[in-house]
Amino acid sequence: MSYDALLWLSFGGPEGPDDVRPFLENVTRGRGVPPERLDEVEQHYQHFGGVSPINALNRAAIDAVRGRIDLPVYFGNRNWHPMVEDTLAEMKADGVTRALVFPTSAYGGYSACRQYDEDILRARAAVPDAPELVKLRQFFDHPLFVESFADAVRAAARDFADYRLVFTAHSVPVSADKAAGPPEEGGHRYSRQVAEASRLVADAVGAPEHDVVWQSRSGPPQVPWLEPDIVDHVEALYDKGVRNVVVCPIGFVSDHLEVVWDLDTEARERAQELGMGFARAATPNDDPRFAELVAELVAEHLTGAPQRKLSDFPVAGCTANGAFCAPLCCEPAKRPAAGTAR
Ligand SMILES: CC1=C(CCC(=O)O)c2cc3nc(cc4[nH]c(cc5[nH]c(cc1n2)c(C)c5CCC(=O)O)c(CCC(=O)O)c4C)C(CCC(=O)O)=C3C
Ligand SMILES: [Fe+2]
Repeated sequence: MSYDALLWLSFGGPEGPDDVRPFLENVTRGRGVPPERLDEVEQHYQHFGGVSPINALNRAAIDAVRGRIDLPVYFGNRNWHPMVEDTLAEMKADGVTRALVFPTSAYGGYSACRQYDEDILRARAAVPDAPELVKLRQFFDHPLFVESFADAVRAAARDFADYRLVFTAHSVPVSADKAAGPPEEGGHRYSRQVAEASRLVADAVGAPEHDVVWQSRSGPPQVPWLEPDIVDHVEALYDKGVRNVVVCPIGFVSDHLEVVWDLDTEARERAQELGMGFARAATPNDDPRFAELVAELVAEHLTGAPQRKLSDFPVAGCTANGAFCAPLCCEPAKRPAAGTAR
């Protein structure tokens, strides 16, 4: 098979104060997120002038990839401009017939993998005679991903003689995590892959102990999400006598708003109030190894080279035109209909 482009598919974020509310409405449409939560999150964005760093970070990462592969690279998002539908229309107009897709998430699960397939389905439905789109695989245990985080942890920890290493990823509803992966596997693919990536990074830096916790919980309060939350965990560590914390946002590939608000603002402030040392490891972002990783995933796909991976964990995500990884892999969590008594 030959391909004539790479589509960089990401989450998207607002780039000015007036973008914030419509962006949040796109993210949460039909998802049962209470308006109070939206008001709160809107304030996080407005605190930074309504600008999320995510789009600029994606553009910089794309520039770094452009020098490393022979395909033109296009940029499209799920929730904000450039919207993936518009990008796909532009690709079609440029004569692209078949493209690889790099989703900016390393993991399986509904929000981290399946939802990008849904974006592909939606975009192709919006463009007549749409190009074929083949999504690249998950990469949570790729050596370049692990090494990049390991170096970032070492750099963040350089001022601490002793510290506790804490990994974070975006929380999801417990029911969605349970449904993550092919049904016969028993679920939890997202949280298990997050735990495995964390273990690999902790091993690489030689951390004697580490924790995996969650951040950025959304949804109505009565619905259970993965816990504990990072801020609560910082307090629990303090109570156990831990005095320095290094937080590694293993669940993300860039320092976007959920990272700069929930970690660099909220968790850091709580740690400082308690008199704890706090440092946050960088995400792969502008590490050249991240661009190298994307180029390697493209080359692996084109040549059929063996997958470079550090664990025996199942890796999926590579499907054509928005197909499931396996039948019914990572179905969304069943949400109670609005107004239903529970
Ligand atoms: C697993 C996962 C990832 C990692 C995989 C990946 O990277 O794709 C991720 C990434 C991100 N999440 C982001 C932002 C938001 N996520 C929200 C809401 C939600 N995220 C969820 C899950 C995830 N999210 C879920 C289950 C919800 C509830 C609504 C629903 O059921 O879908 C909301 C709504 C408001 C709120 O927080 O309540 C916002 C604003 C940004 C961009 C930040 C920026 O602008 O810089 C990024 C990269
Ligand atoms: Fe999947």
